[in-house]
Amino acid sequence: MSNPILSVQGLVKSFGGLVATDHVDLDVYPREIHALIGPNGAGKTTLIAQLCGELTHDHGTISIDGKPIDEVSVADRVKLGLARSFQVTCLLPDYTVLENVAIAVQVGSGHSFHFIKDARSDRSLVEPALAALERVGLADRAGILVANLSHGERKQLELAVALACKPRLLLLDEPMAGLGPAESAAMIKTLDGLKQEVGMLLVEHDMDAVFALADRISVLVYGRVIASGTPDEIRASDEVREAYLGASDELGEGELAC
Ligand SMILES: Nc1ncnc2c1ncn2[C@@H]1O[C@H](COP(=O)(O)OP(=O)(O)OP(=O)(O)O)[C@@H](O)[C@H]1O
Repeated sequence: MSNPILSVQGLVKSFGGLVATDHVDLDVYPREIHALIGPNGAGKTTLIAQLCGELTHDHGTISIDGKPIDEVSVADRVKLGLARSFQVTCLLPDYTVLENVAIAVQVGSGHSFHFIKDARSDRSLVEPALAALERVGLADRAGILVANLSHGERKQLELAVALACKPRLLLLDEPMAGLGPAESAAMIKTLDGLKQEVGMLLVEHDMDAVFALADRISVLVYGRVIASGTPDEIRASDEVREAYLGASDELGEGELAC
């Protein structure tokens, strides 16, 4: 097996007396979707924010390709290949779908955000932007203003914006949130197709999506990883059932809803 892209060891973050992430160990390998699940308030978003560098941690180490990045800025983490699904840039509603991704390509390649005009006409920006839109199935909406997109299309665009920075690891915070069944199915297909080129840490409440996509699942409860394993191992785990589900029935995917 290759080395992990992302490795987290002993990560601790407290807010006053509340330990939001409690000695978390986690890794993500190339061509892997590692899902992180847990009830509301378990610490999933806090963990993602620490991985991005938006929040500093109190203890522990985050490494990319085996090199610690604890002191590395948010922008430099992006340059190392880390991208968050909605964090790279907020969507600009008065710009087209293509312009939004072209601007993300521009920012990701280290150019100033002040020259937005260039992003619309520069082929070196437009071509990778169109390629990112193709990968999320949104190329036929390239000329539409973001304000006119459906919620599902915006989620696809957020993914294209993240892909525009050519990440090696995507941090996905609830990509299925608010999607209808058809949109969820499209997003699952898109993420599954991307797996060969980018590793993913997937935080998601939609258990159908988690079990359809994940190679490994870690379960976070009160900031602690209480179990980590294949979907079958997690489904069969008594500890997960008791601590996370609070139910004694056989574990089905629908029953894992948070
Ligand atoms: N900035 C903050 N200051 C104080 N407490 C915080 C802060 N951010 C998060 N918390 C607390 O940390 C805990 C973990 O929150 P977090 O949002 O990471 O959970 P989560 O697993 O992402 O939940 P959800 O599934 O509802 O999004 C919660 O108890 C939350 O109230």
